[in-house]
Parts: sequence; structure tokens; C-alpha cells
Amino acid sequence: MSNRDVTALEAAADKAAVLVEALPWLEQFKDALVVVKYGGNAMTDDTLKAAFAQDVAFLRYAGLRPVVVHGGGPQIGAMLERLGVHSEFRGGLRVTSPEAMDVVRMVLTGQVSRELVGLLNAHGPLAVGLSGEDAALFGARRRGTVVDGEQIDLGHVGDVVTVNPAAVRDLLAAGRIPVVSSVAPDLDHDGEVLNVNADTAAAALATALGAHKLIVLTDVEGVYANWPDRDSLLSSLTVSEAEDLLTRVDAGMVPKLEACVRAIRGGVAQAHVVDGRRAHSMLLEIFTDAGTGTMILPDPQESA
Ligand SMILES: Nc1ncnc2c1ncn2[C@@H]1O[C@H](COP(=O)(O)OP(=O)(O)O)[C@@H](O)[C@H]1O
Ligand SMILES: CC(=O)N[C@@H](CCC(=O)OP(=O)(O)O)C(=O)O
Repeated sequence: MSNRDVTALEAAADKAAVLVEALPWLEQFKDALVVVKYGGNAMTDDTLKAAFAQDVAFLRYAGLRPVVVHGGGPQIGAMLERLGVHSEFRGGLRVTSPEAMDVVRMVLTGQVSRELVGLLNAHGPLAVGLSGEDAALFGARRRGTVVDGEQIDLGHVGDVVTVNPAAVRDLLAAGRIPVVSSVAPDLDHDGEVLNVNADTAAAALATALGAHKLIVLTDVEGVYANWPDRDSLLSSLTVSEAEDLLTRVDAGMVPKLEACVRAIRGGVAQAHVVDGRRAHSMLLEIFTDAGTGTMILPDPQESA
């Protein structure tokens, strides 16, 4: 055999080893419902977007049932600026005027969702976009926030308080991939809609669906015990440890960690914060022994 043949055989054996490593995970996660929160800065690069769509399509063809909840903070910000509509963040949430709300709804449902659906459908007729308004998926109530002891009115911003996951279940039963935008009808004001943080919306949906996993993509490697100390990356922590850490993490990580805590407390078996800047981090998380990012699990006595 020539050296070239040996190299080719070794490369093929390496590929087989990678595929076989995935087998126990394919067995474990067959049919598993996985809610993926995609957004923020992980969503701004075209190569990463295409890799994300490949991962989600891969999950679907591997027999899992992925549901995507997307944000689009940077895209909303860019459009608001183009249109000259002022907006600012307080306590990690966008202060949303009625004019800004029109833009949020337009960008999330008319731009970001459309693009994601298109990228996913490059792999087959899989994805269907819907927002919290469709088939009463979400119902929300207005919320404010407190910054430095001061009560802040955020305008048209809400928390999801009701979830009717029937439409998502219908799509899953038909073999589709639901792609959900985080806009929700205001339960207290007929005809009005509210801007919902997408991490929070993903947690509410994962809980209502009884998802097996919630995966939150972000722009760091995972959750750090002592941010910004790069040596303090956590590979896993219990939900109680996550609640304790919440008092010490900074703005961007707060809604993500809160979402993981809310999902685990709501009965979701595992929540993960993974690096959306690395292509295929989701596949690595699900199908490799080492995993990637940070995993949040129920407290030991709860899972016993
Ligand atoms: N303990 C922590 N672990 C990881 N990131 C943290 C922590 N505390 C604060 N952060 C910040 O949170 C950011 C992630 O939130 P954000 O920028 O809103 O993400 P995304 O753009 O993915 O929505 C990180 O880039 C980091 O600056
Ligand atoms: C209330 C609030 O802040 N809503 C977010 C909704 C989008 C979002 O959450 O997007 P990312 O996941 O990309 O950050 C916003 O207006 O930016």
C-alpha cells in the first residue's frame, strides 16, 4: 500500500471513530425535544449562520425534535438607527416605545425569522416561522425593571406568563422545525404586543413543552465563575449553584442564566450555555463525550 493509501485509510478510520462516538448520544436523544435559543452576536456572521442552520437540520435528521427561539438585538438596533428611532437598554432590556415596538416586531418576524427559515429550508422543507402572536402561543404582561434601586418603566416590554404550545406541537408532529420570534400579545391591552427578551421566551417555551434540553447560544465560551477571569469557565453547575451565581454575573449573562434556572426549575432536564461564535458548537455539545460550554443540571436530590 502506498503512503497515500495509508493516510486515506487512517483519515477514514478517524471519521468512523467520530461517527461512532455519536452513537450513544443518538440513542439517548432519539426523539428528544430540544429548544435552542439563537440570537445576539452569534447571529451576525454569515458563515456562523449557515453552520447553525446545518446543526439544526442535522439534529432533525438525526431524529431529535429541535425548536428554535430567536432574538435579534443587533438587527433591531441597526434598523432603529436607520429609521432614527431612539432606544436604550436598561438592566439588559430595551426600553421600547410604541414606535420602537413596531420596528421590533417588523425586524424579528419580517427579517430575522424569514432569514433563519430560509437557511434551514436549504436543507429540506423543514422550518416554519411563527411568533408568540400565532395561535396564542405566548401571552405576556408588561414588566419594568429596577436599576440602582430606581424603578424603570420599560414601555412595551413584557414577560411571558402564558404559553399555549399547541401550534408548536402540531408542527413538530408534522416533522417541521418551528422557528419562534419573541413577540407576544399583551394580555391586559387588546391588540397590543410586547417585546420579550428571547432568552426568557425560550425558557418559557422549553418549560411548557417539557423539553429535554434548553441550549442557549452566546458570545462567550460558557458561564464563568469569576467573570472576566478566563480560567474560571464552568463545565457544569447545579441549578442552586446557578441561582447563587446569578447575584454575581453581569448584564448580558443575567437573562441567559435566569432562563436556564427557570427551565430547570420548570422541569427541563438539562440547560446549556454554549459558544455561538464557534461553528457547530451545538453538535459538539450534543454528540460528543466531552461536550462544550456550561451545563446546568437539577440539584442532585431533585433528579434522584
Ligand atoms: N459570569 C459570566 N460568564 C460569562 N459571560 C458573562 C459573565 N458575566 C457577564 N458576562 C457577559 O455576558 C456576555 C453574554 O451576553 P450577551 O452579550 O448579551 O450575549 P449575546 O450577544 O449572545 O446575546 C458575555 O459576552 C460577557 O461579556
Ligand atoms: C426586551 C428586550 O430587550 N428584547 C430584545 C428582544 C430580542 C432579543 O432578545 O435578542 P437577543 O437574543 O439577540 O439579545 C430586544 O429588543 O433586543
